[in-house]
Amino acid sequence: ILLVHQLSRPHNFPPGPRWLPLLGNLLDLKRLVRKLGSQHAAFEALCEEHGTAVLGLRLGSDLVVVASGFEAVTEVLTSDAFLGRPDNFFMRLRTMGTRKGITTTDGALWSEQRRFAVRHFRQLGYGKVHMEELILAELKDLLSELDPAAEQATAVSLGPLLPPSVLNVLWALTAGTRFPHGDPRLQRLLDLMSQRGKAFDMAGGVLGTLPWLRHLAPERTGYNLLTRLNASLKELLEETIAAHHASYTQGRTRDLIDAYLHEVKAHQSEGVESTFTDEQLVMVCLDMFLAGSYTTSNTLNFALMLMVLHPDIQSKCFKDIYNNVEKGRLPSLTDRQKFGASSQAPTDRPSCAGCTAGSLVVLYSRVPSGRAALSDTTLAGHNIPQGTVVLINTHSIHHDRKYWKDPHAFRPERFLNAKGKIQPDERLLNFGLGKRRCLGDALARNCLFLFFTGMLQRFRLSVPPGETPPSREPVPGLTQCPQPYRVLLTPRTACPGSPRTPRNVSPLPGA
Ligand code: HEM
Repeated sequence: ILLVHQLSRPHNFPPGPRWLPLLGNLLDLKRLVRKLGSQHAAFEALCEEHGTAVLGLRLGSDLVVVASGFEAVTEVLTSDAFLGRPDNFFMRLRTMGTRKGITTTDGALWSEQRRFAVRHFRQLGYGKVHMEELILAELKDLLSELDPAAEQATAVSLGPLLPPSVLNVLWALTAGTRFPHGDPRLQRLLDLMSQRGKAFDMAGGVLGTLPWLRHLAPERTGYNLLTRLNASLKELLEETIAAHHASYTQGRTRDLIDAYLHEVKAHQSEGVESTFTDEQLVMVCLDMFLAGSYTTSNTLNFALMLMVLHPDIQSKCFKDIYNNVEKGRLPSLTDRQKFGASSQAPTDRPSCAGCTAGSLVVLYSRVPSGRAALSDTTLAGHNIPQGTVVLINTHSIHHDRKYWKDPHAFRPERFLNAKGKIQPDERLLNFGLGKRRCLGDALARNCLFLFFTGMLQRFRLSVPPGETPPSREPVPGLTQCPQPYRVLLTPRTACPGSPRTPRNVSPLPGA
């Protein structure tokens, strides 16, 4: 009976290859990924072979549907029936076996916790002055760390230097403090998170589909890695939450943890049962770490790498900054309105905002996102049974030749309108769409803009003499990153022919 059940395809399920009992399509898919170089390429090849935008697979014991193309993806993202998250071993392990937090939950728990996080970020000055100050403080620190290398014309690797800055912004918003650069605990966390980003794929790797394999190969399946990461994060978060409990003052909100403790205590004093608990708080903080840090720093890394590869665009961006930011200060969020508008032809103004949007789309459009069907439903006319995992293939939209014509070309001006302002395009789905869209998008965009413009204002980025230019091919994984590359930073004040930029700028008013 089990065999028949494992082999049978639900009625009117999306088309796809035949599957084996127990393993489903795992082996074929793995073979195809190895042949084509990435999971999204394998999905796209299977979609073509079966003439469908909605591919039906079985991975281990899970029914899995891959939605590709704008119509199918938007149908998933905007349907309440697909507001669920997959509930497999990998997802449970991500939240230390609890299925708590925001990212991996659904139903009433998810909606109450998400509402809290959105409301809190808004109150805390999300997108306003406080957030900007935190980002600028980190930027200032990063620039001073890079200054000596620039003065001595020593090539540096930006990859390891960006994540601590982004993580510190998140940590300051969440826990009210920052880690000093080089802090060994921060470094250990970043190393583990970076390994995690590379070790898994959209479906959670083998741990998502054949979790029992962890008993045979705990190291190779990534199980030990996740356990180590969980232990480090849990220790740090529980310690921080305990310190907040000890210094708690009613009515004072220093950060997200304080705001959360207000909710916990308010519900406790009313004697009502609630989803606001200390355990849940650990998982909400964990979500901020895992969903926000490497996604943002890798994107920034891609954007800067593209500047190394496109010196002409870099110098247009620099002119944009030079013409719009007064001497003696770092770029600010209000400058965003001015950028790009000052030059003549649209191709002459690939403004800084356009460049970050461009790098997001051209290279970084593979943020894994998985949903689950909360009830029996349909997708593109096919039946989708309750519990089916739905993987969103945004790559297929962002690399659609029919729409973008030359999706692999880095043309930031394509994201700008005739006035040089960012042109919203409904086909840019980097941050998702609908009720579950990314709740950190404003923070991510602000970080990208300020770090990007701040770096270009201070340094010219180029390929170190005698070294090969960076590769545009990303390292595959859960959160894709550029392959390691080195860059020569030349202080703008020392660039022949460049307009001069003042040094020793003070980013914070009064600092
Ligand atoms: C460039 C950076 C980022 C990208 C590309 C990105 C992208 C995404 C995507 C595609 C989703 C899935 C949406 C869906 O399922 O439909 C998501 C969810 C999420 N993101 Fe981001 N994100 C970024 C930065 C951040 C930051 C900085 C934070 C932290 C504040 C954050 C917090 C979250 C959370 C908590 C969710 C889960 C939302 C939910 O399930 O309701 N993200 N993000």
